[in-house]
Amino acid sequence: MPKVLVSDPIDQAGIDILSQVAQVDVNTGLSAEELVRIIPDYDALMIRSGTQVTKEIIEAGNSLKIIGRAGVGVDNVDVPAATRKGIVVVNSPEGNTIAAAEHALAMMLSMSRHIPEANASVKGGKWERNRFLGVEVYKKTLGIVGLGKIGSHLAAAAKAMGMKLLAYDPFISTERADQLGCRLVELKLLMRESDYITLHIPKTPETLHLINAEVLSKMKPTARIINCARGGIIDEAALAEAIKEGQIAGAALDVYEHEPLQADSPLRTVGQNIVLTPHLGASTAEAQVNVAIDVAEQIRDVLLGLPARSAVNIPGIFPDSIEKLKPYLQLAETLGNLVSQLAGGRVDYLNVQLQGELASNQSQPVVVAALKGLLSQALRERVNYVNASIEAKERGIRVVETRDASIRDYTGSLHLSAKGTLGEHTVTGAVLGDSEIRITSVDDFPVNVSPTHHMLFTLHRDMPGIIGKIGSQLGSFNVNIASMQVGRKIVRGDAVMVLSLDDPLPEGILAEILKVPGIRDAYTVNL
Ligand SMILES: NC(=O)C1=CN([C@@H]2O[C@H](COP(=O)(O)OP(=O)(O)OC[C@H]3O[C@@H](n4cnc5c(N)ncnc54)[C@H](O)[C@@H]3O)[C@@H](O)[C@H]2O)C=CC1
Ligand SMILES: O=C(O)CCC(=O)C(=O)O
Repeated sequence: MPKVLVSDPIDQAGIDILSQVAQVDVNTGLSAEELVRIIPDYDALMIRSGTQVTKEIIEAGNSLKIIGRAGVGVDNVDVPAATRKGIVVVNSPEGNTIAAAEHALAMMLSMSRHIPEANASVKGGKWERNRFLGVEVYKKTLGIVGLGKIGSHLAAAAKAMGMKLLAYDPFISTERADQLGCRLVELKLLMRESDYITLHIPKTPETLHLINAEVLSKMKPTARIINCARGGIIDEAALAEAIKEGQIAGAALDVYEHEPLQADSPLRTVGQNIVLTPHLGASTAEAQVNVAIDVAEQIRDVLLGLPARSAVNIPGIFPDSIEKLKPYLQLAETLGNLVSQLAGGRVDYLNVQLQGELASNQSQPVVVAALKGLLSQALRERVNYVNASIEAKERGIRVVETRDASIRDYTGSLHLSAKGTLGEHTVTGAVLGDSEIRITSVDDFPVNVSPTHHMLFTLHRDMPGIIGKIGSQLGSFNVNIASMQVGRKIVRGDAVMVLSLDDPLPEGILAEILKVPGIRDAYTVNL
């Protein structure tokens, strides 16, 4: 039974799903050293934001197949290291959207009405009605940085409260922003005109300290900023200074550059114009059930050999297209493997032409499957959908992808050509019916062959007697032929022969076949 390590608190609903297929060990609060020590025993790791999954942990995880992040941000996982090692990283892109948006809203309102200080004051025995004069959000301008899932939900809620909306998101269309009632503007203008600014972007090299002293200096002195996205997007020292100096009216933060927030962080001593929560954006009962189920189901599926629906490091397969794509993935792997054996080692390039219905954009995983097949001779089980592209790049294999929806010999077909030490070779294949895979051409000679484990391909002159001679050669080595087909373009010109064999070809037989008059080339292929 596979083993799953759960190293952060996860809702029981997720544990129950995992327990159906695996031994689940819940072990929270482990140090990095302890994780490195125990991770070799595990097939899957399930985390929230508490565990930092470093390169060292990933490299020690020799049995790891999947890392599941029960939440959105995967910045606590070294995703490139996982990809290199062929480990799928999955998250729950939507499970905590509402929770995070509502937390940002709660931060905005509690900051505006001094709720945290008023609460502390009353509990401290006081009754200070004049001390806590608040402001309304109605008719104020909210600047949303990042109009993705959380930003969009917040936009709808803020609009309903009568706020005017600005948004900055260089990857969102004006139409989408219009639909949400937001005016799409540049960051500078948003900072200048907003009464409230709320951040809903990922932490990336581009967004690190996006909100720095200079950007903060553009804000109105009455404006307030909220960060429920990721620590480090705001320069914390600059923010503390801006509030202390009265440059801005306040801030509310849920996330920090270092978590837990350091004891000596300047944010702790800013005073009453700052509201701090300990990364609670996703901490609702509902969100925790959602993300636990979402990620546990994906871990379960991957451990059962099925694809994950929200993998962040493999080309997305939309759930509704998985079934349709499956036979094409198998076709692509088979053809990739075949063309690599025909082309020989050290492949320079792989041209992948997606034809007919395969020309749609949703078929990107088919290209990865072809690469996986191409590399499987060299890397065996070490290559998978996660690392195939990286492995190809590191080997200097150029991948050229073309799409031609007008080629409709079959509903969808795939044409691969590769150049290796044995020259350039091409193969084409298609899926017949729902799932029957066929090789439909080899080096542009038409054939119609089901791939089998052991195959022999020859290039020969189309002349009487040659097929018989090959048959006798194989017979003399006690190799049984299951099926045979010849593809040719013109009578008595060049031809390709494809033989499916019941047994692998013994050593030495290829040299004998190459001696047969009229045989130009011969290749053994094991699929
Ligand atoms: N505090 C918490 O507990 C939680 C925090 N989060 C964090 O909230 C953030 C947003 O999450 P979602 O809305 O689900 O993500 P999303 O991927 O749906 O949206 C992110 C948006 O940011 C935009 N964006 C990317 N780079 C940008 C840039 N340089 N400038 C402006 N916009 C940029 C993207 O175009 C996208 O529209 C993430 O960082 C996530 O980790 C999410 C859930 C809970
Ligand atoms: O797991 C958590 O509580 C944090 C959630 C979060 O930050 C995220 O989903 O990006």
